[in-house]
Amino acid sequence: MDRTPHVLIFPFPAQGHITQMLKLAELLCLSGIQVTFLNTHHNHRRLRRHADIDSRFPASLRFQTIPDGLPPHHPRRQFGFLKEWIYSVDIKSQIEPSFRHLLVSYQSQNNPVTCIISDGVLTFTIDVGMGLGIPTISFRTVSTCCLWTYFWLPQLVRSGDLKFGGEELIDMDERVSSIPGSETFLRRRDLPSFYRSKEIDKTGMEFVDTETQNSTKSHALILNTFEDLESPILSEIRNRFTKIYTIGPLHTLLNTKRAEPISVSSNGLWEVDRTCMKWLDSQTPKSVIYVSFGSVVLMKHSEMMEIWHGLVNSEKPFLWVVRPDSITEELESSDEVAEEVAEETKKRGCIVGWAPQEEVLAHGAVGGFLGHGGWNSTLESVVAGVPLICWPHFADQTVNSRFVEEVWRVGLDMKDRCDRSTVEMMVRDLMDEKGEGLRESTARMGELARESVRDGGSSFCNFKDLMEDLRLMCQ
Ligand SMILES: O=c1ccn([C@@H]2O[C@H](COP(=O)(O)OP(=O)(O)O[C@H]3O[C@H](CO)[C@@H](O)[C@H](O)[C@H]3O)[C@@H](O)[C@H]2O)c(=O)[nH]1
Ligand SMILES: C[C@H]1CC[C@@H]2C(C(=O)O)=CO[C@@H](O)[C@@H]21
Repeated sequence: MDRTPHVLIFPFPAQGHITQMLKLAELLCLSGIQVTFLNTHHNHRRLRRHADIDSRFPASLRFQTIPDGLPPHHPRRQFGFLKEWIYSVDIKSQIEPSFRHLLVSYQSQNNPVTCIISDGVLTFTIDVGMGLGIPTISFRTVSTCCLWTYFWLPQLVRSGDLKFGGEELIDMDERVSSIPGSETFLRRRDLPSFYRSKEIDKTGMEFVDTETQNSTKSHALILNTFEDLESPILSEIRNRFTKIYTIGPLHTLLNTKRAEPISVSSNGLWEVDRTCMKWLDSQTPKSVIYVSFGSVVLMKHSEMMEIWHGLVNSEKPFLWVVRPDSITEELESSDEVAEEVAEETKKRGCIVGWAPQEEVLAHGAVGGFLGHGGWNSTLESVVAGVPLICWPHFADQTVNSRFVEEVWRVGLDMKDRCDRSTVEMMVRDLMDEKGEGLRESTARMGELARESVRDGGSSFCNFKDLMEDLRLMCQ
């Protein structure tokens, strides 16, 4: 007798990963599949508090939690947490046993997990699943263009072609010409953060290299992208995996299946301040620059002030997300920073701690997005037809920002610069006449994104194939 599909979804416990994989969980439930979403105790508590997960999902979506391996008193600031999980938590000894125990318990309850969909950087799950007869699909939450660099960079380090050291040894504008598909434009400064630092980040490189190589053992790979955006790189990477499902933009695919076009509940770990929506209503169309650097970027107080002066001098109205834990200096309170700028901001700006970003980008008053090149934000901006300025910091952001400007033509790359005159200049370039070409190409790419998730589109069809795959696993 055929079993019913029961899929366990397990994200790397950071906002940018949870965002995508919880959308996939909702999509699978809306398609009639039972899903268990596995989060850490800490992040589950935050989702319950800020993203009303107890009430807004179908009954077939259930939540489970496991410890995150950190001491109870750990502040678990997103960046700190993320770095800890890469540089100090021993996932194999601290996380794997709880994970295996959960799978075994489902088998003993006669509700076995029939497929694991785990984060593409949590590949220990592949062997655990294999040991229990459960196939694993890897979900890599970054762009394909970044993932592809991880297949080439370790060899460049081993051969000595990628040098490390001080300014005298590294030309950050030197082209990295041996990665197929990006030979003509990728520079040292555009590489993922683990590979562009002047000192060798051995732990970080080993982490992404090991996870990337291990993920090729999975039953399939899911990518939150669409064929029209990344087809040149997708055609290169396809022979590394058994099967690749490109089903993005996930938030757009989900909106086609949901009763509500854009959910008023994000999958956020912070409290959403909706007062900014009323402020946007009072602004003229396409006049506002939205500013947000995701969930892990930390900035110095001095950097924040350079951005603030640049925004004020641009004379454009701005909506700025200053996440409560995002300023590195231990000031009396992050409110102290906000007070410093509050007076001037009142005239033409609105500052919140966390915004309903999908709704903000869909608002008619928003004409540009100054961000960090995080993959969710990049896709959300493209779909909304809002051109970007990227000030990247970490992991894939540096690759994404280069593709945003050089390949996709949907924005400007502000990499390695944060002075007030550059910020003012780029905001004016994006929002004024000069930005017309970017607005047109971003609108075109947004339309291609929406076509991909409509009936008959590439992501729509790939999602159907993924559903069929999950059902065949039960026969
Ligand atoms: O005020 C805010 C700010 C952000 N968001 C949402 O939070 C998510 C942020 O995701 P993303 O833009 O990808 O940035 P990060 O949180 O930094 O994501 C991490 O994970 C991503 C996926 O792996 C990577 O691309 C990034 O580099 C990595 O930092 C997006 O869905 C936003 O819509 C809000 O809802 N409100
Ligand atoms: C765990 C962080 C280090 C690399 C991860 C990643 C990737 O998939 O390469 C992207 O964004 C980061 O949040 C992840």
